[in-house]
Amino acid sequence: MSAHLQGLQGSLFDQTDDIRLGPLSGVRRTVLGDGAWIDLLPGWLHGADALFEHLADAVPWRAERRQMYDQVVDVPRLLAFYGTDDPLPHPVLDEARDALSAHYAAELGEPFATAGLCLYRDGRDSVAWHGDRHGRGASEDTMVAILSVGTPRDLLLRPRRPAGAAGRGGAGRATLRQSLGHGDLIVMGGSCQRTWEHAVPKSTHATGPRISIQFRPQGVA
Ligand SMILES: O=C(O)CCC(=O)C(=O)O
Ligand SMILES: [Fe+2]
Repeated sequence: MSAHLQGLQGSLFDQTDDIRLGPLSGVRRTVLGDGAWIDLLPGWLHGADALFEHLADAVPWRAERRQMYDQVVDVPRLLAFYGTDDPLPHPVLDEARDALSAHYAAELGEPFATAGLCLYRDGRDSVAWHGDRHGRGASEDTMVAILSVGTPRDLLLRPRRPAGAAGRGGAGRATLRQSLGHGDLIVMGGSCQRTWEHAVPKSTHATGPRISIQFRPQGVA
């Protein structure tokens, strides 16, 4: 190999090496009400574009189909799931999970265990209004920590409509809109999964792809 090529490989390697997390001390909390809160840390991960490229290639993305009323429809995003003992697709994600577990240990009382990944290929991909209520989040306070890489997309949050109430969610209270990409961290905590709901709406603007990495405690889904 020529010295020139070696030099080039060296610099590419440095770029990959420079995927790293900043300190979590800069996290800022917003209390939403009804026992729910969000923590935000823009740009927690440095080298987010390099991690995006790695995950886009290395993760075994699945297209899913779901029953919707009397039809089977495509889920409008690609998915991957890593259980407690599954090796994560990049070592920085192990670091992220461990750093989050340490930072929130006292408040959460258990570690973050699983990682769900979503790939939003473009503005047509989305996730509809929901809370992460398939598991314990339906009945207990918990946390879902989301690291975003790639092109920012808006995550919307609104209070959940009380059971039986008619009309749109939130009883007229404002919807929160948070742009997330390029290494940003959001943590939804407290009662957020049962008293609030969140969504990533479709975008009519031309938008590049985004990957969301969601860390959850065991049994939260
Ligand atoms: O893309 C995101 O950050 C949100 C994903 C989400 O809400 C979910 O998978 O439960
Ligand atoms: Fe969710």
